[in-house]
Amino acid sequence: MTTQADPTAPNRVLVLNSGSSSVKYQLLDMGDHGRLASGLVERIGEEGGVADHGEALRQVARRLADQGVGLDSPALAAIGHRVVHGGTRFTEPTVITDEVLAEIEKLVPLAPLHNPANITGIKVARELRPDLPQVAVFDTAFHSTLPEAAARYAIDAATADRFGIRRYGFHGTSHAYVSRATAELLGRPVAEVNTIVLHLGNGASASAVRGGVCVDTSMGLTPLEGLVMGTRSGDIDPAVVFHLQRVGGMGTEEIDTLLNKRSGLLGLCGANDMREIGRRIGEGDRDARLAFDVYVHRLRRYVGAFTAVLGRVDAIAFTAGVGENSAAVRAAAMSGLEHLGIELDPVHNAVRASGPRVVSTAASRVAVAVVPTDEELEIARDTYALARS
Ligand SMILES: Nc1ncnc2c1ncn2[C@@H]1O[C@H](COP(=O)(O)OP(=O)(O)O)[C@@H](O)[C@H]1O
Ligand SMILES: CC(=O)OP(=O)(O)O
Ligand SMILES: [Mg+2]
Repeated sequence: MTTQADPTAPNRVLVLNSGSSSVKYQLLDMGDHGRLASGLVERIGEEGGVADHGEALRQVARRLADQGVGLDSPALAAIGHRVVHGGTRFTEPTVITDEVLAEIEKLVPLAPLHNPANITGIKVARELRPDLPQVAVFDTAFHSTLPEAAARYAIDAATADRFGIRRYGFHGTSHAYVSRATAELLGRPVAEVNTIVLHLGNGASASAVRGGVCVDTSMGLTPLEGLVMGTRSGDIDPAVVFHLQRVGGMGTEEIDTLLNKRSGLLGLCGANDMREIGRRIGEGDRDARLAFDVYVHRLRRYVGAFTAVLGRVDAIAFTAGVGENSAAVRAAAMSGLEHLGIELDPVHNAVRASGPRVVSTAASRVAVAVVPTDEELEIARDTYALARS
């Protein structure tokens, strides 16, 4: 028997993505996936910005009320929260109870830049609407399918088990959404498509997805491993840390900050925005050129590695701020890979458009695509499904 959907039932979902210094929000109508409101509160804890995440969320609540879609609306069905680290416990979207919140708090040491902000978001939202289901959607969940061979680090097993040291992977909602959207773009069932997803935002990660199931990813225990990012180093020899301690006299916190906030593109050339780097390369700036080259070299390495992991690659999908907008990064990352069946079409690649699109030649064995991510929609869908079940 099928039941008719009740048109008066609450069908809106508010999605909160609390980052280390910003809160992004979207209010979605789950009937037609229409965006009723969206925005960003930035510079949290910085001079001239709002004081803290609590204040940022109260500002979000005021903005929504001003737009006539306040948090007190009976149309609101649930609030969905991006939670970056779910450890080994959370491999599915989860309704937040006191016990769940306590478990998320225990995971703070594994994601000190991200989980505390997520937790504040949850607490304030629960205060504002204690009657609503609040759902946590984890960045790590999509990667819980990693085979042990990909998930384990080759370190002393007892130590690894004792401290939860393994590769968890992040940006999972984006990798999940984009791998499905890529199959759709190619007009094929996701179960038949092998995709390398390159999520290149401020944080950046690559994943290898076989038939909709993630089999490898570039981020590890924390979102520091893997690709070169806006301010994070990505892969380094771990002995760099010991060297900085022994020879450089640096402390743990100092090195943590160095690798997470003062490295990557910013560390190499003083800018973390790919638009500025592009401009400076145009002016002949050599540091910007080097930063770009290191970024692209790492990207190509992962494309090669994940090609080996997947065996057959049907598609490479570029997504997030850099992936969706930088034709120069896409061109450099894909150049010289003809022997892997990868052939970018320079004309298609240069077109500026907003929707999903193929940018490889008709002859390319691997389809190269630009597929805009939508982490908020993915979180809203997961949240709504759980709130109604
Ligand atoms: N037109 C553009 N050309 C090149 N890079 C861009 C463009 N627009 C945005 N970006 C890059 O995207 C980055 C932000 O990506 P985004 O996915 O929004 O990041 P996050 O969600 O991690 O904050 C910026 O730092 C910038 O480097
Ligand atoms: C996990 C992670 O790196 O997230 P973001 O890109 O939002 O910093
Ligand atoms: Mg992002």
